Amino acid sequence: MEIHIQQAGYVANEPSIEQIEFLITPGEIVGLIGGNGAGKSTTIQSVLGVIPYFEGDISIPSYGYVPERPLLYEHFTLREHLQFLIDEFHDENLWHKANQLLTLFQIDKRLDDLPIYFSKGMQQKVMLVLAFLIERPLYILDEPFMGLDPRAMRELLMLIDERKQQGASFLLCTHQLEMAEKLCDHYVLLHEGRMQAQGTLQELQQIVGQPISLLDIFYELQGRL
Ligand SMILES: Nc1ncnc2c1ncn2[C@@H]1O[C@H](COP(=O)(O)OP(=O)(O)OP(=O)(O)O)[C@@H](O)[C@H]1O
Repeated sequence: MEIHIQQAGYVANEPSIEQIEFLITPGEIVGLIGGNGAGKSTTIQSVLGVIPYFEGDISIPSYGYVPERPLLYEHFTLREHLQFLIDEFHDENLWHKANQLLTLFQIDKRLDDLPIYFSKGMQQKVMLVLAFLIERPLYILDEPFMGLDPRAMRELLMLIDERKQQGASFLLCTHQLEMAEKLCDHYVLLHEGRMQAQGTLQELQQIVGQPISLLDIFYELQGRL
């Protein structure tokens, strides 16, 4: 999977991000790292093909997506959200998987309630269940740990690992660098809309010349600017 963004943004000829290029290989977790406004979400919008202004090339397979903020239908119950997706695939057997995921994230008792009235963490769980319901070659996760309790966080980490073992790839955007360091195989560091560095943890350590944590690499690179 190749990501090549020459320029992209919200208004024509006014790029918010420029010259961002990286690969996602099968079974690999790529962490998109950067401070507020660095361009992570804009990069994700570009990869998804929904950014208003874009020059470049993106080649990715079908994906599951967890947006930065939960996107829910106001008048749909949790059951209806799932049924809507299951109908798209014409496969009622997906309810078996849906029930497993609902139980995993402990929202199985809320099927007939409206998710727009759920707590923040529970809404995040709904987005995770919807994204992981279908087995995909790629998952794009924008701040997937946001609002999750420790148990749900552990379940999500196990789910990511399980799909990774099956060959799925991940593009993961997070500010939780200690978590990212345990999880990701490759990092893309953004700053002010550009790629500051990329590589494995070891490669990033070589760039800064010290065997330090991802968090310290982030501080070190910020300090150099
Ligand atoms: N909807 C929008 N319209 C116009 N400009 C935007 C929009 N969203 C983001 N931007 C601009 O694009 C740049 C990159 O923002 P982006 O949201 O990609 O950053 P981010 O790395 O995801 O930040 P954060 O960690 O705060 O979520 C910023 O300068 C921001 O002001």
